[in-house]
Amino acid sequence: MRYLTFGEIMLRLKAPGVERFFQSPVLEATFGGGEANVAVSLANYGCDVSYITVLPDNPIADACIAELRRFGVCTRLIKRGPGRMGIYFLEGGANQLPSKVVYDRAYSAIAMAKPGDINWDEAMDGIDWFHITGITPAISEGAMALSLESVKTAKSKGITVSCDLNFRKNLWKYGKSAPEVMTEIAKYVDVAIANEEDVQKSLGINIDVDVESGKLDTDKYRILSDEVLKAYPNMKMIAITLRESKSADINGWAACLNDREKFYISRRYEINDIIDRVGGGDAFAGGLIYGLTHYDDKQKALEFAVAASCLKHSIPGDFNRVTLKDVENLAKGDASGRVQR
Ligand SMILES: O=C(O)C(=O)C[C@H](O)[C@H](O)CO
Repeated sequence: MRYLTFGEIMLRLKAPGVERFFQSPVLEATFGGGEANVAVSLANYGCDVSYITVLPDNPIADACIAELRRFGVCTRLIKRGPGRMGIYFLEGGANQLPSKVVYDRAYSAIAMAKPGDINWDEAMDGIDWFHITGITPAISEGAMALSLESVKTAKSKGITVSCDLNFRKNLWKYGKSAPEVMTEIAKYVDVAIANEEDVQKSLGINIDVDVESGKLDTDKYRILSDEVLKAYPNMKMIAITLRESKSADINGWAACLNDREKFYISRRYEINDIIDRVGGGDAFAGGLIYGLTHYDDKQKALEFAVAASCLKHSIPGDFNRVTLKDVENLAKGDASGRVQR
């Protein structure tokens, strides 16, 4: 089984710990991006995964590619092109203080790319599973057109397409709205991944989901996922992550999966001391893709995804630095967090 993910990877500059920007004159430099994060998760589980993007030809981008390779992600398809490397600045937040992301990614190499710049036939040769997100089509007209081209090509080749809808309200500045584009992309998606806000803001499907209520209302998520599947007859399934919180402090973390035949709901984790929430959704997507391609049992796949994502909340950085065993142990029920000797 061979996987390919496509999107933008950025330099991530984070204020240390829970400090505000420039509280101390330091920013921690790592790399991250939704689709690269998924590729790293899959590589950590031992999968054969490639990541494709466009990066400038400079030493910072070289370091980024080397970092992906360190995890075992195949970077052979990454193109170098005009433009810069995108940056995102991050304040961690804590308790009621939300984490804050500032994007500085205009004119990045991938934002400057246009349809035809990536040879999808070559990139998708031998690929079984293709993953994108709603972030790439939000960054520029060209990246949107490339995203559409990618899912159409994948579909025509019989490759399974997953898409994390990932609505980012501070992107979508080039003249198209999220629903205008994402409702088109969704027609080519086999496995959709979302939270309730993504479904509402990217697909324009609104039902009365009370996210502020402080408890998981599974019937509402069943209805919401049914509505999406009704609107997209080609979609095989949708997974929705359920974050139960009134503040930046998560109380409960779970997910559901609707495959048209059955509605699955995962166990619920309490995560009260969040080390880094960025990449939690990508860890879920990576776990779900792994689970769906390695287990016959969709409940098991969902439990694996939620366990992977739960662990990510305790790991600094975008990447989910876990092993297959770490996730399997938690998914099997070892949530004690005790010292392992
Ligand atoms: O928000 C984005 O565009 C990013 O890719 C930054 C983070 O890596 C991403 O939000 C994690 O899902």
